[in-house]
Amino acid sequence: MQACSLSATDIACRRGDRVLFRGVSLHTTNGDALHIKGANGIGKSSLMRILAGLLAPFSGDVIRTGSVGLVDERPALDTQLPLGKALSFWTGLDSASTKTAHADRLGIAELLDVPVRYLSTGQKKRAAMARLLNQNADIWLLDEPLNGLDTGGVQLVETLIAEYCATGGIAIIASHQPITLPAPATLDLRGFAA
Ligand SMILES: Nc1ncnc2c1ncn2[C@@H]1O[C@H](COP(=O)(O)OP(=O)(O)OP(=O)(O)O)[C@@H](O)[C@H]1O
Repeated sequence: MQACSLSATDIACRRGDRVLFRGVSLHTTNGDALHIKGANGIGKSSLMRILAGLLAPFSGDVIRTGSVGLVDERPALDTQLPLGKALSFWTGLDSASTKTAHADRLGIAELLDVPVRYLSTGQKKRAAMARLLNQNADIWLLDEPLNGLDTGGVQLVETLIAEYCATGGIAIIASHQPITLPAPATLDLRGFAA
């Protein structure tokens, strides 16, 4: 994998008329895993969207080197299409091929003919992870990636993150649940609440 990094300096986040946090800085580079922690509503998803470039910080700077793959509660798969077609939609846009091996690995190979709208919460999360693997992004931003997953699914996601970091990928995970990561660093947003 190419050299990649994601740095944020002195980030403050405002939603509506409320400043959620101030003074958040982080630096990640090839192979790093960072767990962003904090209670419901503290601003984890907002920070992830700032890191992804989807939300402007109230103040501070984000510098990214490398492509980003974001997984959040919206799997970005057409709910009207069968799962296989919904995943294939991204093939051209991601400049990647949809690998059935990823569907096998994520345990969704039997579901490729099933419309996305009929998938369970955990199945949708597995599908979102399959799309992420197809994407070949340098940086993974995973917002609550364990929500809805059974025990096997949790272990699988932990393994995928470990494998990804071992190949030089950067994984930043926002989760209020415990997650086992390779040589993890932690950022607890409680220390930055405004
Ligand atoms: N578009 C918006 N306008 C105003 N307030 C918002 C907006 N989006 C989110 N918020 C508020 O910002 C706060 C932080 O939300 P956010 O989703 O970032 O928290 P979180 O830590 O990810 O929470 P959870 O653990 O429940 O997912 C919440 O109080 C939420 O209501």
